[in-house]
Amino acid sequence: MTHYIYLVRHGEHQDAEHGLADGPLSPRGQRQAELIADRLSGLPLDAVWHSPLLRANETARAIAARLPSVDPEPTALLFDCVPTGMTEETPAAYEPFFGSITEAELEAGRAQMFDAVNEFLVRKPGDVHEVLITHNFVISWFVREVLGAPEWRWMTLNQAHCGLTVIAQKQGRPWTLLTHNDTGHLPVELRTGIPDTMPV
Ligand SMILES: O=C(O)[C@@H](CO)OP(=O)(O)O
Repeated sequence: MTHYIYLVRHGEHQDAEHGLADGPLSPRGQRQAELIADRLSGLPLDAVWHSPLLRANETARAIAARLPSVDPEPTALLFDCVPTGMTEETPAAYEPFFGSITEAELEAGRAQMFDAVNEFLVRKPGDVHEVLITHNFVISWFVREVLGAPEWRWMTLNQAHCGLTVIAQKQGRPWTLLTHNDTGHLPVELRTGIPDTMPV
């Protein structure tokens, strides 16, 4: 009996390159969403949850359009957020990132991630397959949590648009990371959203 959580970053949104915070999916984002839908199509999905922001909502709709048995539901627990601020352990190189982020945003992010972990990283009876369509930092936080890594380590993780990260828990065992940012379903030209260029 295993509880699987499939963490999917939303597809690329229009004008992302121009710094707009949210928006409808770009044509590339639509295609990414269709391809992750195909990748997930063989699974007996129990639930699909998504961030309420438009880019995640549209990704969920694109998945539902291809998987008619799926009925995605929004949850504010998957909203985009910044999970923590600078801690004593955070390398100084990350300090500039926090320049424009307020204390209130950091407090809200921490509270949201605490609630999200308590909501989703709990054992449910039987085999469970859940999809969470959310944002880069939220996925980073879940992966960090599963690995038991220091708080600041979420900053060292990135996921591509519609990349697939899978975590799982077998009855009586800890959560494990099965795969991180798997982009095998995406052709090279659709592997967007990662700050560093992959050398291979
Ligand atoms: O703004 C970003 O870089 C990330 C942060 O989580 O968000 P998104 O996945 O929505 O692009």
